[in-house]
Amino acid sequence: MDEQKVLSIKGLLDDTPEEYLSHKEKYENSIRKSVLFYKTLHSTEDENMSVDEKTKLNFRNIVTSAIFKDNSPFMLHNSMFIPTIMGQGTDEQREYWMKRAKNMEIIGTYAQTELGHGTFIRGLETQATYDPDTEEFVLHSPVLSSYKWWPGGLAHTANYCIVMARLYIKGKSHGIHPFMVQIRDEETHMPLPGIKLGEIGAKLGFNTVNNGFLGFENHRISRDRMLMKNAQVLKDGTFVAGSNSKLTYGTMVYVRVLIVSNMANMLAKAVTIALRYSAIRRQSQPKPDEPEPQILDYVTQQHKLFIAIASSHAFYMNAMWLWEIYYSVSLQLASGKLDNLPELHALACCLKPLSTIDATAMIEKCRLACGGHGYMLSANLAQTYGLATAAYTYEGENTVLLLQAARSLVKAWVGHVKGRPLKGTMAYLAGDSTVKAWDGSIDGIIQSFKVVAIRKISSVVKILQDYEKSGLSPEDAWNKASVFLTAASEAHGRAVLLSVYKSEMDKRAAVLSPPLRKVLLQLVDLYVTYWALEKVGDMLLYASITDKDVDELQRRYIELLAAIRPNAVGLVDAFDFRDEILNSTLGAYDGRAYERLMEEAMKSPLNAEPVNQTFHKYLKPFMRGKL
Ligand SMILES: CCCCC/C=C\C/C=C\C/C=C\C/C=C\C/C=C\CC/C=C/C(=O)SCCNC(=O)CCNC(=O)[C@H](O)C(C)(C)COP(=O)(O)OP(=O)(O)OC[C@H]1O[C@@H](n2cnc3c(N)ncnc32)[C@H](O)[C@@H]1OP(=O)(O)O
Ligand SMILES: Cc1cc2nc3c(=O)[nH]c(=O)nc-3n(C[C@H](O)[C@H](O)[C@H](O)COP(=O)(O)OP(=O)(O)OC[C@H]3O[C@@H](n4cnc5c(N)ncnc54)[C@H](O)[C@@H]3O)c2cc1C
Repeated sequence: MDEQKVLSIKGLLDDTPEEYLSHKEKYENSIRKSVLFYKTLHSTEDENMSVDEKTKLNFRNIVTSAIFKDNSPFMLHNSMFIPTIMGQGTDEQREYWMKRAKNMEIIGTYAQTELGHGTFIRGLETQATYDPDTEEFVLHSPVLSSYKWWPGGLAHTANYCIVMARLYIKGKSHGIHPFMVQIRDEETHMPLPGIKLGEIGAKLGFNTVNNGFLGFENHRISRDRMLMKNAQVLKDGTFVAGSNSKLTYGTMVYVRVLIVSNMANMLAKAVTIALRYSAIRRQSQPKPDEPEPQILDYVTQQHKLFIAIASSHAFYMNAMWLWEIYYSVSLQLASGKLDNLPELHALACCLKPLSTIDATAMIEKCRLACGGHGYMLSANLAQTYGLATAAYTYEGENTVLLLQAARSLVKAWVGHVKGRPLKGTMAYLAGDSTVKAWDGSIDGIIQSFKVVAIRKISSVVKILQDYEKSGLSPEDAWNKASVFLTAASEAHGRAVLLSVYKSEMDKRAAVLSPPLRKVLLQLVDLYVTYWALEKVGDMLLYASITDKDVDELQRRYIELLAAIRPNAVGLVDAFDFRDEILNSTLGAYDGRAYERLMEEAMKSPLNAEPVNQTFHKYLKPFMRGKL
């Protein structure tokens, strides 16, 4: 969506910094801006868009929605409510609900997590009991831990939500299914009878997303409110199971893929702020007869920041590649072909964790690289960190997802050993895992990461098998080995991230001008070399790297930093964030950081008067010994 159009919306940009608003005012201000934004947004993804258009729309929505320092209370409407209707509704349900949702006649959210369960979906306690006499479902929260807890927009914004509830028919549980539930009156916005709603309170970030709680007291909905694409309940209460119970988990896969592109965007924002500031900030005097240098000329500063540029590119390339897979698997699912779903799930379970782990760490490093001014909220680095670190947890807590990926890797490896063919992104596991001599080329290092993954997967399978041979149950063996199961998943994820980044860049390199190709391939080289040094222990253990090779890698890394330095500012300018989207005193294009810091400081309510009223009320009596 055209940023110019968004930014021209009158009243969208805050004159009072959000930091000085109350918790309640922040929410109300975010609603005001979201309504303005949506009036312009209009365009939402539709079925006949090309993959490229859908992907660009998602990315654009993320970028433009970043205009808020925090996420919007409408976020779940777009990122989960609509995708669930699309993915879980029958044609008739999609027809009806998509029109209302796309026109913003209704605002929805996705209510799955409960006070007592987030990870373990099969443990969810919200009940949907079918009553064949009235052809209704009775929604009920039997205990406090079954209250829905966390869904964005749930507290005061949404009037409908997808509720993931346990289906009971004649006393038998049929697992977790999606239900379309109206939670507030469309005219008065009052909670409907038998529905308790509220906000869960202040958080590290996401403080305008309006995360809420929802409890049901025998609330009835009609049978047609169960989204029945994947499983059905007939009028007489007959349950018709879907081809795969995990199809109800489909929205989560979609969001996990979305998160990878979101991390590319968040990291790009943070490094734009930190790198531009590093170009204008001068500090210290290493050479007595020369002026203070730009801090960007300190190699330690380049080490902190340049990898963030390369990582944003890597996440973006991996995200676009993953979107292609997502859309092709979605088309296959629509025709009942399920066999590529496990691979998509495993990929999402690797790339969502690794992109969020790296992005969160690197955004924090961008903040730290700005010294004291990075600690100012007006720099917008702390808020960016708050948004990114949330993604470590939501949409599948990272450890849990890495263990899910390990489940697929273990199955693939055991099958391979028994002679079953490997396919897709796991095909490399059949490769030679003995490295005679270190190959320091980009492709050689990427191959070494694949060898590390093969060796870690095979060795953790051996640990599992030894535990089971010693008499441990498969579950206990799995738990005992779980630290190294997640390590094996991370190694696989690293190999995917590196090889996809390189191959996607190679595809694009042919159409780039030679100077641009040179700079972008320097970033690929930096990314591969950085990670080889970060994982030098694995390289020593599995890839025959010697101390001489490490010396060579270190020198190459230093030379790459120097080679990238002249283009560093140009590389972040190329992310093309407008000042209003960066929303940062340190990252503005004009480099007037000090003036902006002072301008923002003067907006503090405390600066409205030279003497605060507490002087006369408390300080003066105190200092005069009268307290
Ligand atoms: C006005 C301005 C605004 C404008 C906005 C415009 C646009 C907005 C766009 C973007 C906004 C910007 C950024 C935001 C981007 C994203 C953020 C969106 C939302 C954030 C809010 C967060 C929401 C949530 O957190 S929703 C809740 C998420 N919860 C989870 O993810 C729970 C995680 N747990 C699980 O997934 C499962 O419990 C489990 C861990 C997978 C275990 O499941 P279980 O049933 O117990 O299975 P197992 O017994 O372990 O068996 C595993 C078995 O099943 C297969 N499997 C598992 N999952 C899947 C799956 N999803 N698909 C396919 N197969 C699956 C698995 O492979 C295994 O198979 P096997 O038996 O063969 O091995
Ligand atoms: C900002 C934010 C927004 C959110 N928005 C929504 C929303 O809109 N809708 C919604 O439904 N939910 C939402 N959530 C909830 C989110 O999906 C859950 O927090 C997430 O799924 C993790 O579940 P949990 O909180 O129960 O953590 P837990 O699963 O209790 O995790 C706690 C610890 O236990 C460990 N653990 C759990 N299970 C295992 C296991 N099997 N093996 C090993 N270790 C394990 C985890 O690794 C973690 O270290 C949101 C959460 C956040 C933070």
